Amino acid sequence: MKNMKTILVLHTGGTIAMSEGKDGAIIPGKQNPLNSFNNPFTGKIRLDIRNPFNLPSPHMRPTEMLALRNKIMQAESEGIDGVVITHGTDTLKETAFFLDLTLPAEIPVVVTGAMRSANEIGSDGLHNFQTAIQTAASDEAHDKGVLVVMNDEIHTARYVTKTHTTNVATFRTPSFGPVGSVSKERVTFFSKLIRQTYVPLDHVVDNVYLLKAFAGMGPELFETLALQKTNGLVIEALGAGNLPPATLPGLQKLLDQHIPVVIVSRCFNGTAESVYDYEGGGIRLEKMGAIFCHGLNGQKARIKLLVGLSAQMSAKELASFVNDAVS
Ligand SMILES: NC(=O)C[C@H](N)C(=O)O
Repeated sequence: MKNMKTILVLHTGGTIAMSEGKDGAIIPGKQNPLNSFNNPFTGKIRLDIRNPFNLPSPHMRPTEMLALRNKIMQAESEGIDGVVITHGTDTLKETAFFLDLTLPAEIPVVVTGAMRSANEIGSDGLHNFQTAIQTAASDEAHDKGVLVVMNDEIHTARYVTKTHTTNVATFRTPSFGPVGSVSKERVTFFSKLIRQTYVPLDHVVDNVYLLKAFAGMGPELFETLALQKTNGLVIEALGAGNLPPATLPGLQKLLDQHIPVVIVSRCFNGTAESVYDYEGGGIRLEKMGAIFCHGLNGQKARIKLLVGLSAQMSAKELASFVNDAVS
């Protein structure tokens, strides 16, 4: 380990930056409680703390994600050793995955948050912040893509998801589990990670939508989107990636306009695959021109589609980017 490391800290808001008021409601304050964090690593880790936003994470948009990405690019060119982003947990995984896809960074980039605000009993914010700093300053975290550190576990931005509305152990990686852990003494990785390719971007497109399929779904929502300025659509399809037959005329209208339609599964575990050859089955959807996205959930697939579209990929490039499980 280098003698003294400098970690850029970007506070963006969320429960980790909020407190409980007298009536029990959780509210953002004028002062970020994280600003009173007493750096326990003084002498080893210098913190360069900035507050680019103070937003509850449902207010976070791809434009803010792009602004974070640009700040990190700038800081990396200035020789920063690692980055910690504090963020609301509701959309944390989307920001983390956006950064994972769009940063060439070899330096560690770690995203964290909290489930309990600063003055609630059992508040997890300072602890998660501290372990995120530890991870971002560790040599082992280099070149692993963007990581999410919560509740002493390290997860990849690509596969982590929020699984519980309130529990502090909410961030999980379905099917695979965490890739590492953080304790007082050390940061341990127990998986080797594949370095993903990154996509350079200078703007982000909007009107990329996400729909969840359900039993008895008809064409209406697809037809509505076909009448809008839709740039792309992700569908959380049924099971391995199948749709009710009544949706197909609506789907066809989107595909006729060359609007990319991506299929993932609404299942919590597993991956979408085109294995069924009946009306609405995955094989038929793929034949119609829908793109299967393997291993990502709906929100992540939407971020991937949005990144590919923003990078102005051709239809062919976009299909292989979205379809390729490791790009
Ligand atoms: N735990 C949290 O941070 C949830 C909060 N609503 C947010 O995402 O901003």
